[in-house]
Amino acid sequence: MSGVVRPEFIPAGRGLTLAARPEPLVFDPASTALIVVDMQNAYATPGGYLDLAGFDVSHTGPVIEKIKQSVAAARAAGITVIYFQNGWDPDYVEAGGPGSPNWHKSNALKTMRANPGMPQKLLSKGDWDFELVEALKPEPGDIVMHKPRYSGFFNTPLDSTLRSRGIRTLVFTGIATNVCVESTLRDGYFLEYFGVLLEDAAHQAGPRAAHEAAVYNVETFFGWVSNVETFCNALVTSPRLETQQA
Ligand SMILES: C/C(=C/NC(N)=O)C(=O)O
Repeated sequence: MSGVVRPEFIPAGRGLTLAARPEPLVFDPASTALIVVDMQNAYATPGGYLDLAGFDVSHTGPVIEKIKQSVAAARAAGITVIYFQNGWDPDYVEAGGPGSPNWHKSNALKTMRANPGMPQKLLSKGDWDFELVEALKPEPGDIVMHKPRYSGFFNTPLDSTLRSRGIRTLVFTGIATNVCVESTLRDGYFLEYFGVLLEDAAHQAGPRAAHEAAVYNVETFFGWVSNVETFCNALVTSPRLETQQA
């Protein structure tokens, strides 16, 4: 195993070690956020957008449970929890018109155009499809952010919110591993955030190979990969660096 990565911004004597691939990563709960990407009915519930667009959502249950565990552990450790909700205003102005690639590529918009008989409400603010799944409701102190495109950094207050809190490490969960999760983690990398993907708390849109490819990309190029049990254990049992150094 390669050596432990210890980001320079973590003050001496602080930090927990997270077992991860390609190497362990030191993180400090005070400068870490847990990002829950788009755990909406649209992406995780039968009858929601992905399901209606022909993507398989039949295995999202265990992922919801894993996210629930990671959120509980993060909250208990004082880690900031940020929930994203993807979508647009009911008139779809934020989605962009034919001059936007989003209008042409969004499978939600394409599904509605192809099925004029279906309620034209996919990913629409205020509708059931847009709502977070029942099992993952934010609690006081959690942050909820709307985003209009795949990346959580685009046209949102994410960067300023993180900077104002001194947060530099982002732990990612949610759907879809290969779309919004990977997009946000990648943009975070370019903005100097350390990104960690909890691989069992994320689910793909498309074939399983899409999830695996995203995990490969994160592990090899953009960040670190761990899992929920390891993350939760690190928060309660990881020896503090000061103890290790003593
Ligand atoms: C396919 C898709 C993914 N979104 C996401 N949350 O990763 C979409 O929004 O159309």
